Amino acid sequence: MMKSPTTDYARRNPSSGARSTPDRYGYSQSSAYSDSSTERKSNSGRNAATLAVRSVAGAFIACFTPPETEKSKNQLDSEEFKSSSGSVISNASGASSDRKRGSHRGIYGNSYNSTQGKEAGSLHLTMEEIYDATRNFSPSLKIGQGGFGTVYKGRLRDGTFVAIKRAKKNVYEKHLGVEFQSEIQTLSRVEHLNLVKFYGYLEHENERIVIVEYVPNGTLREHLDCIHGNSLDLAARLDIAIDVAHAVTYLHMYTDHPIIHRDIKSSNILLTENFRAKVADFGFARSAPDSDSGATHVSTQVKGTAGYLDPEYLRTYQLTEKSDVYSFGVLLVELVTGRRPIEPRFQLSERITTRWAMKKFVDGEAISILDPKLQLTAANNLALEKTLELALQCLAPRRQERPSMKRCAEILWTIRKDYRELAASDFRSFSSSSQRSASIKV
Ligand SMILES: Nc1ncnc2c1ncn2[C@@H]1O[C@H](COP(=O)(O)OP(=O)(O)OP(=O)(O)O)[C@@H](O)[C@H]1O
Repeated sequence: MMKSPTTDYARRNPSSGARSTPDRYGYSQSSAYSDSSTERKSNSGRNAATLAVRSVAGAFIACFTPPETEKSKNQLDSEEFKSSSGSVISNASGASSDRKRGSHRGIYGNSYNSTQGKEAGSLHLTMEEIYDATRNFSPSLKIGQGGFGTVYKGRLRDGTFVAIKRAKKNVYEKHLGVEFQSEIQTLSRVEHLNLVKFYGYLEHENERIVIVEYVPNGTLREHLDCIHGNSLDLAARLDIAIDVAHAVTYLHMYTDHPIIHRDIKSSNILLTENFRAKVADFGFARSAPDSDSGATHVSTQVKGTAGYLDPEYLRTYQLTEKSDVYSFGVLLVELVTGRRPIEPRFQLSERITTRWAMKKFVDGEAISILDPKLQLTAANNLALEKTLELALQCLAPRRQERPSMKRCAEILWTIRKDYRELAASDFRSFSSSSQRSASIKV
């Protein structure tokens, strides 16, 4: 979605998303989420458990980050990063529209959205249809407000739900027009399961409208803040991190010209009913440097969001894909700590979350920064430490030292695999100990 460039990197508090509960629009939506794994423990219990869990986790941390092998490299050239619809939209070599395989809709699909068959940019609506879909831009259908304009939930005549973004009408702000064109051009070139799908746009007199896939379950930031109820467990957080890594890898590697998102942040990650992630907001996206011509970066005015901005980009104005990797590192820290990148309410040493978290990690105290909404289990703590290790690499001050986004995805796959194995054994030992105590009681 788009935003005003005037906001640049001194941006407003990302928590301010004025998102409404889907059901209040009178449209039927289900958002069944129940998570029993978010039971919170007291701080004292936590400290006592810290040592024990660290020693369990420590045994696994030795296998931390797997080396980048040829095999793993090739694995990532697999279907995961290609178009969600089974079509290879385009790849680095420009091949396109190769419809080969079934979709992954199982985990992402929803019954109410028939736009899923629609091609990116294929929806051509009239202004009258837009008025119909939004009941004349009814305030009751407003789902958010961004720098660029207002977002409405709309229902098309065929029953499809969409998100309709209406640009602010400040004709003097020429840069809004530039943002609009930038987003349109970017959106129409991409299609991936983990990117919010673009359906179409409309320019009519002084109206500029973008129609995109409606993603029903709020933003990641809202979920980390528990605005919608229960907190996300660590398994869900790892899935989300992997979804984002897939989406950004696709932007960096599988589009005609690599695209740098430039605004990866938790409030730009929308969640489906099944808690899978879709990356939104292409208002700042830029084409990456053309590596065939030997260019290594694009020089550009700094844009993005405070707390997520690559310090090297800030210093040099030189933008590369690694700026997205840096922001992704911030996002990883946010996922495991639950904190926002900047936390003015905390004491000075804790205000910049990445600085605080990385120091704790390097000092061997990672466990103390786990989001208090997450349980202290061996699996959670293993994933915490491994994720922080990856974050540390992503946050390297020099971009050459940061991994590629593709590499981030590979590492996260391994983290998720190890996490699942350990979680299963946690569960087995928990059930056998509860059986033992049950038989003692008898
Ligand atoms: N496709 C969508 N599906 C569902 N809700 C959406 C969609 N796009 C946006 N929203 C909602 O509207 C809000 C505003 O989105 P928008 O992208 O315009 O602004 P923002 O990203 O919050 O702000 P900015 O981009 O200016 O930083 C989002 O936080 C989200 O709650």
